[in-house]
Amino acid sequence: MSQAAVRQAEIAIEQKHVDVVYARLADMRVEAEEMRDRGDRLAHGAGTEAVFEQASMLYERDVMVRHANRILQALDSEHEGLVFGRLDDNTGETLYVGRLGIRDAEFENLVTDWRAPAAAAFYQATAEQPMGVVRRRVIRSTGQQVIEIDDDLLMPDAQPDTMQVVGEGALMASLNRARSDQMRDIVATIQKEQDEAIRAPWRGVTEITGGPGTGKTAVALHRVAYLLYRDRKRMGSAGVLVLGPSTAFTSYISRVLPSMGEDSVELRSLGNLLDGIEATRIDPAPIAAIKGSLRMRRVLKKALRDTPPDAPTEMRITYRGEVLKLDEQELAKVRRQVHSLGRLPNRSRVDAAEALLEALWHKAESYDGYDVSKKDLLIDLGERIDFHRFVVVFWPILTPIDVLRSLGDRARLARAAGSTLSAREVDQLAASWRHDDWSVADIALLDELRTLIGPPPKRRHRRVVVEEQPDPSGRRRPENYEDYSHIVVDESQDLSPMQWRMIARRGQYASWTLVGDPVQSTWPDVAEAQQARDTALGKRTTRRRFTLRTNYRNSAEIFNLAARVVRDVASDDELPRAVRDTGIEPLVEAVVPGSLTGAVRDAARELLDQVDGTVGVIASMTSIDKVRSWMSEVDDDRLKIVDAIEAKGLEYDAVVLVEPTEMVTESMTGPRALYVALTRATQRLTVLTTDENWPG
Ligand SMILES: Nc1ncnc2c1ncn2[C@@H]1O[C@H](COP(=O)(O)OP(=O)(O)OP(=O)(O)O)[C@@H](O)[C@H]1O
Repeated sequence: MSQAAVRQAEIAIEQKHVDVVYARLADMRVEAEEMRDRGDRLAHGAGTEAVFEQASMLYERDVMVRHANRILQALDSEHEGLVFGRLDDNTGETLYVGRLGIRDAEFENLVTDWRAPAAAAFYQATAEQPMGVVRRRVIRSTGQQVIEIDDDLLMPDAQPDTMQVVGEGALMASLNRARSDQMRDIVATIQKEQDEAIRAPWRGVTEITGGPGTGKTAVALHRVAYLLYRDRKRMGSAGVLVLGPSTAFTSYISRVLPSMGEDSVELRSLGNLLDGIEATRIDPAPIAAIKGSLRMRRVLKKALRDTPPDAPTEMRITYRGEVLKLDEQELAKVRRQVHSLGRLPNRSRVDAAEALLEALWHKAESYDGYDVSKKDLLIDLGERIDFHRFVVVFWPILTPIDVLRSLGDRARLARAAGSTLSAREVDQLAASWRHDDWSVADIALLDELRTLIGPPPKRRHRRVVVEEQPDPSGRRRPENYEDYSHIVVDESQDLSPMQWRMIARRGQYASWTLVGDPVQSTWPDVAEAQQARDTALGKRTTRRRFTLRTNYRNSAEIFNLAARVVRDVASDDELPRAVRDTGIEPLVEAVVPGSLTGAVRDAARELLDQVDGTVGVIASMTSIDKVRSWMSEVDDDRLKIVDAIEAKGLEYDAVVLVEPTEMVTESMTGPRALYVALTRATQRLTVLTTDENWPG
């Protein structure tokens, strides 16, 4: 038989099994729908039963409906192939691996869930340590149709005569496929070093480091799916939070978990961690550096002690024929006294009222011949509506947004900054807070203020309604929920100390997966961030670290160029190895400034012709608006225009990188932002520069 005929025959064998699986799935769908309907009927019936019966029926129904929904949802989730793997071992046993575990009506195993211990060999067996696996087969399908198979023969000596081995390189085939604007899952081709990080125990802190394109993000997401499968009770009830650097990034990765049947995970970017605010603006690096540093905590604390912007400067109240007056200094003294009690401002209004009454009594006491008793004065004034009206404006209930906005007033900010910030830093910050919208770095400051101010007091005499947000899993959660069981932080090398504090608040009892690459770091004060990170992780003693060393994204030709620019700041050990040669060298073109516009457009058009997937145009933050306007006449959905910071974590089939030198000069960490930008392309890269000596 020819190789092609063998391949077809093997595909037909797998198709047969896949058909059995889908037929079983159809039955399961009917069963699940019936289960859900039964659950609904049960709930209906419960309406007429005694109360205690009702409760147990409702509970039973909930469990039933939840279980049925989970099966239906897993069956409905978009995927490239439910069955994607097969193992043949040296005892003659066969095991199919897939996105779900499925048994037939007799409870015989049809497919093993990829996360189950029995499926681990699919990822971990190697020729050196075959774990009893003779042949590992990757099955690729579109819909329910098997279209390709790729085999690895791990124990040639144990190969039976009847066992065929076909195809080569499931991984390479997957890496060469065109990219869309959504990341795909990699369940079928997870590599051994990646699998070890995915299957690490949930407890403590798991760190996943590695260079660009080594699959850190993919691994972290598969780890979440794994942890939810292995320990759904612990992980699912309190919830898993996955944090990425930008909304572009969270949107890029948003399909991965649902494609594996998981949509109960909360995906947030650093700019939308606070409910109700969506920040996407990135501050220029020097301003982001100030906002992210721990010094800001001091500034914010002091700002809260200042007189609120619209607070009255004088108090006058008439009592038993005398006008009692407190001037600006006296009111300031009262304010200081209240703050010195150390309670949260939003919890201090009663203290403020008491301190004001005390100050009024001292005033009364100082008047000659004014004969009132302290007790009477405190009771009488304390009950007066005009006194209460004054307290409300003297000690307003603060919101983080109002406080930070008020620091757009330079004089106020300078008072709060004292000697903590330089005059230039005060200028820069005040100007930045006069913007209409918030920047990503502001979110950590707003969150810090939220805890420094405290929650607004609950209203008495009214039923308290806690504002709740629907959770993707259908659970209801209080606003700004803070109690996750597991937190994944992607691109963690870039977190500022203030951002570490913000995240730590949400993971006081959580276990963590931290993903990052120190070489891609664009945060200037490494020591301060490290310290903030250590504080955030606290005393968790279980720590494990996985380093991924193979770059699956870039062609070797593209990565070699990228590696050149960080040679001075990174050791060989910190750089990954790119495994895919394409024979296509990146194009570096020096152009005169006047022709840059046309050159960028031409390069983008040419690359759109050359690749099937996405093309990214990446420019410095300084030039991005200009470049966006240049590209407005190129109309193609596959074209994406991003700055060097937004490009973090994303990838495109081809990239036009505009003015590399600008990316180095505007960054506070030298060539690292440029390194990030240069490592976004999977197939083709064109660098356009007006600096003819680049890369030097
Ligand atoms: N085992 C694998 N099989 C198929 N594709 C893979 C595998 N591992 C990684 N990839 C692909 O490689 C690309 C890079 O992966 P990913 O974005 O997770 O890398 P990263 O380490 O997070 O990169 P960066 O640090 O640059 O953000 C993605 O397209 C991913 O799907």
